[in-house]
Amino acid sequence: MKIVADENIPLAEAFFESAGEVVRLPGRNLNADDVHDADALLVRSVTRVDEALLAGSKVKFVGTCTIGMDHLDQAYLNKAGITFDNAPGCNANSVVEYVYAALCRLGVDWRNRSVGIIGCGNVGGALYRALKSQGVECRCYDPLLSRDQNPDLAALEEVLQCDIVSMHTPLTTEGSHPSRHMMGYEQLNKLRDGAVLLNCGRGAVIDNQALSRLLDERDDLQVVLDVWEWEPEISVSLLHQVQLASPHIAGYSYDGKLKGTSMIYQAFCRHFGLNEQTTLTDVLPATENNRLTLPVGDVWQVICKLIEQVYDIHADDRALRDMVAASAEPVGVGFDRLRKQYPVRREFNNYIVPASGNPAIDGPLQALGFTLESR
Ligand SMILES: NC(=O)C1=CN([C@@H]2O[C@H](COP(=O)(O)OP(=O)(O)OC[C@H]3O[C@@H](n4cnc5c(N)ncnc54)[C@H](O)[C@@H]3O)[C@@H](O)[C@H]2O)C=CC1
Ligand SMILES: O=C(O)C(=O)[C@H](O)COP(=O)(O)O
Repeated sequence: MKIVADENIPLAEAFFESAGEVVRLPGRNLNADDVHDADALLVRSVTRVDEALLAGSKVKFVGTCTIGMDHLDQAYLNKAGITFDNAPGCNANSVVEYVYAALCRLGVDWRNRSVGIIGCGNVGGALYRALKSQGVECRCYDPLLSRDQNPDLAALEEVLQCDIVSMHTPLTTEGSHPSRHMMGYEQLNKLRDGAVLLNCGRGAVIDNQALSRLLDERDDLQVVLDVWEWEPEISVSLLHQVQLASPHIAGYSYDGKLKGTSMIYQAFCRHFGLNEQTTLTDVLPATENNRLTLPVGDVWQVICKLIEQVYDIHADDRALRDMVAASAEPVGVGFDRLRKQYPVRREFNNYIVPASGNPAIDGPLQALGFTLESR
């Protein structure tokens, strides 16, 4: 069996080699010739999988090692009888940790703010539950959920009145609630004075031109963008207007990426009737330097110092701005390079922190996912 895999899928060989030959290729440039004689295609979000790519090929299974599926032409895949799968929730925790890291970096203590969550599925729902467990007031906009599923559902206008608004919707252009440009100038301008807006879903859910216009007019907002309209060709002027910027890496914890590979391996084995030969625990490495000391300070300082030790979001922001400032390569090339060379980032639960014995400190650290060790 021939398996064509995006070069940025970590450990694809460790999972798939027992089933066939794994051919690695750059996902952004995959073309019909590359996949013509493949039996299975493994992609990430940068490959448009449609008729132009697959017509006339042998491909019978497409797996995307990501949560998002907007790059798959699902209508075509269904029509062509090609099985496809994604990895729901694989990196949800990574995105939640990105949100914490961003808020710490901005000095915004979420514990005494109201938080609006737009899109409350695997990612938004994980953020919602984590915040609620810390006693945070949340309002959620998700027209596809019922109050039984989420008692804090509210109208979009109410959610936009929160101190922090975090966006976690898929990118859709059809259906009853298409998300593309759901945040246009009018909606963005409803954000309250001094609000923090984060987008960790898909870039085009916010009309980036409208956001840029608004930020020309209002200097009270703080904006964090991990995802951008027109990736990888992001707007450099918008980059300069936002407080924190990153090259679509919110979900790039190593744990989340490997979970994505392993979930697609499971789907692949189901499709081809194979027994699984490798599991996530076989390949997930131990975390280096995972014993942390308890920092000195009040609870908020302890939280932010620990988070910064395990995930320095400012380094991601700096790398993107430095790449643009250096002008050594086209922005789109640099954006993809930063993603390809992204350093290993492990999730909070891999780090062991000595318990302080003070529930006011230990409780929040546990809620964030750190592993506490009793004295
Ligand atoms: N920045 C990054 O690295 C990452 C980005 N993502 C993006 O986040 C998206 C969400 O991920 P999950 O929560 O796992 O997906 P999910 O499918 O579990 O949940 C999405 C939620 O959004 C809701 N929704 C759909 N259209 C909406 C609209 N117009 N307004 C409000 N809510 C709407 C759905 O009802 C659903 O509850 C993914 O589709 C992907 O595009 C996911 C992982 C990493
Ligand atoms: O899982 C998703 O959805 C994401 O947004 C991924 O983190 C995107 O990563 P790439 O597939 O673009 O490497």
